[in-house]
Amino acid sequence: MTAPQLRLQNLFVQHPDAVAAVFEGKQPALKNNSKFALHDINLTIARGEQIAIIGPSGAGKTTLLHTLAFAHQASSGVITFNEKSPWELSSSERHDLRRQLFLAPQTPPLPARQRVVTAILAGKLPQWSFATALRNLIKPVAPLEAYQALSRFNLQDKLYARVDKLSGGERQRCGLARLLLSNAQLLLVDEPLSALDPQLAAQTLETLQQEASTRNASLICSLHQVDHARNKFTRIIGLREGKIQFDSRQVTDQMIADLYQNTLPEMKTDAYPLVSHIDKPVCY
Ligand SMILES: Nc1ncnc2c1ncn2[C@@H]1O[C@H](COP(=O)(O)OP(=O)(O)OP(=O)(O)O)[C@@H](O)[C@H]1O
Repeated sequence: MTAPQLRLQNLFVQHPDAVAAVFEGKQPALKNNSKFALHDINLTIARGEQIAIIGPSGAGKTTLLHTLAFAHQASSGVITFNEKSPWELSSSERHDLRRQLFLAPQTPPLPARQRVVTAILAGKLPQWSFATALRNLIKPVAPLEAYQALSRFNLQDKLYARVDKLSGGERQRCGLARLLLSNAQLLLVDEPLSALDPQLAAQTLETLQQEASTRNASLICSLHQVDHARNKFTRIIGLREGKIQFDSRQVTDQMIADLYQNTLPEMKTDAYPLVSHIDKPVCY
């Protein structure tokens, strides 16, 4: 039997600045009256799995993705990636291990004044020598690859545009084009559809899932679009107040309703279809 790609055991995570703020009386504790943003998280993920993480705002989705990318160190518990425990490694060994994963934040860190081609080729940095990385800043070293990655998100005409001239949705897709240029085997994607219209959102998700399947990478994706999660992912993790409420391949309307229950009372309006699912669950 092959070992899981990722394993989390009894993981508790807190944000250091939140702890300091609570201590100084500047900020109330988190919703569940706890200092932990993640509580007793246990997960086993095999290579190649595609998983959606859903849950109300503030549930801990981003924190979980950052923890999986070893960007946050847990207060207690164990995380292993490819049978290595990142926090037991030296920082340079951890850095090397991190090259095997790609974290696409909700707002991609693209330098405003760079050309798109240069910015997205940064996805290849872990594969390049320092000299190649430097050369790329002067003249893009693989413009054709950048073009091909952009064209998978219908952005090929933006190859030489400046990043600060892109719309929010274009910038978001550029961040994902960067992911295509990486050779990571674990793809962690934070709300990739938040700035996209419904048609683009569907195409974008399809591209991400195809890419993950082609390279047999795991794809772990946080989503606010519950219908996309249920229609496109076989495994769904529901997070609420920092805890895993369910980790299931058979998510029912009732489970969704319970996950979001009483989280957004001020948004009970037809303008928010998500909430109408919650008040009156519907089948997809
Ligand atoms: N840098 C930080 N410092 C202090 N607290 C933080 C920090 N980042 C997040 N938190 C808190 O941790 C909890 C989880 O936040 P997180 O961003 O992981 O939630 P989320 O589910 O991704 O939310 P959203 O859907 O709104 O993006 C929240 O209570 C949030 O206020």
